[in-house]
Amino acid sequence: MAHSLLVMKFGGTNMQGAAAIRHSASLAARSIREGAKVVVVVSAMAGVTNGLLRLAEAAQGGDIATANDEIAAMRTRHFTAAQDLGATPDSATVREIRELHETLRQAVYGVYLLRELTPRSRDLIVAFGERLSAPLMALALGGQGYQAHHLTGGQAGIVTDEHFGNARPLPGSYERIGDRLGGLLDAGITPVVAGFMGENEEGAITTLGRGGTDFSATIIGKALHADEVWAWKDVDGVMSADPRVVPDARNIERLSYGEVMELAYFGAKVLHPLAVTPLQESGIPLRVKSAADPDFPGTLVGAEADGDAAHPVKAVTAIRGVSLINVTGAGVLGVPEVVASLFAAIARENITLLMVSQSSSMSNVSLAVQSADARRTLAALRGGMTGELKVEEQPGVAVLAIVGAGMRGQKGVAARLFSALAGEDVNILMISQGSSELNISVAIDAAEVDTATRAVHAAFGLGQEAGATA
Ligand SMILES: Nc1ncnc2c1ncn2[C@@H]1O[C@H](COP(=O)(O)OP(=O)(O)O)[C@@H](O)[C@H]1O
Ligand SMILES: N[C@@H](CC(=O)OP(=O)(O)O)C(=O)O
Repeated sequence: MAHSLLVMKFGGTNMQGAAAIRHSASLAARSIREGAKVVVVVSAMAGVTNGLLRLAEAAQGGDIATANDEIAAMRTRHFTAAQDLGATPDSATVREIRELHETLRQAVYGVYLLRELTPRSRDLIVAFGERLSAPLMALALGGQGYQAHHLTGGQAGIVTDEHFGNARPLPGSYERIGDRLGGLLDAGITPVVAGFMGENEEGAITTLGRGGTDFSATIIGKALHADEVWAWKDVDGVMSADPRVVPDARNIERLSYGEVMELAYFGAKVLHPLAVTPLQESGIPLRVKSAADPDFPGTLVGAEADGDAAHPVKAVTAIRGVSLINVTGAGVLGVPEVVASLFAAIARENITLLMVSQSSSMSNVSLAVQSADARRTLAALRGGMTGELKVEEQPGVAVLAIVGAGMRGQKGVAARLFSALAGEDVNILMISQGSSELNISVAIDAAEVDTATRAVHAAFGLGQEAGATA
């Protein structure tokens, strides 16, 4: 079916160098040739976001030499890509890359002088990755004969709240994006938007959380009432497990928005957990497609929750780097106010709880959090609570989850999960099932997570061979 408007997202792997960018541009060009208007949304070149975070930390720690070395290596990468895409040394693209790198260097020097890296300054620095790759994509499209114009997230109209590092679009964004990008599209120009970023109402750059370019694309898709949003990846689509862990993981043809959110929340790195939220109301489909095999249909994400009783589980995922926070205190925890103060302290710190469990004697509450949040959680609980409570961290944990709408109301799914784990001698530390019945999650020892994932994947018949005969 011919589409009239598509939003296409290209991730870090699809932007990693001139050849990948040229190929990505050709994928957008294909649809433009078929008559679609296309908005392109790009991530930073692979590895650049992590590099920026590293160099910002180095500058804060007083190591400006390391920070400058990283900037220099990145600069070479951007210049080489521009040159390979045909930019001459005095071209507008090369000038812009030079200016952006100079501003980046100054921002990093500021962090070094102040020895202070605030969430706001970190966002300014980390967003340079996308600001630097957008001109390269516009150049590649130009090289293939298409007029393109690149914009930052803010210039494209994405205005967010003040949550630096994890910002959310404000409702006014949608109309603004429609105006700004609609004008370009009407003039036959392909907008290339730097993903992952927006700006607050004062114009300071904010970022949408790691993997946020997926989210940028769906925000734009909603604003423009796109026919579909396509997220091009280095995998066939959303798979039944992380293919790096489970070699026979299989592409999932259809997923509901709810299933994708559960998958992303429980660690499937393939999409940002909030990516589908802008599409839910309008029902705009999201396709996850393979850049290496563009004719393969990939995964279609839409409103329909096609619960399949024969295949109740669609995927198995895992979150690594988890800590359990155990709160004990005989007699004290049973008091409702104490439990309430515990959650209030967590909420004040804006800490994401992955799992919660309370013993029936009410003398123990266990919380699963990302280990990166453990120190803050301990401090919040110790500071915000009264009574004789002991709060301890148990690091080295992972959360494994099975996801699928078909498990709703199905008996025996949990039993199958537990026997698969028992078969590998995996000890379960904590169990939880969401009320939506879209997932069951268990906390286990992190050292066993890969073995456990493979065993669970096999137990539910999710592998390629099983899929072919199912
Ligand atoms: N269930 C899954 N399905 C597909 N990919 C997954 C899954 N879980 C983890 N991944 C990993 O996610 C990667 C793709 O996500 P990401 O690198 O963020 O994409 P991009 O940067 O191309 O947008 C894959 O290379 C794969 O290793
Ligand atoms: N570059 C950002 C945003 C992003 O979405 O990247 P990718 O599409 O490569 O996962 C990050 O690494 O978080």
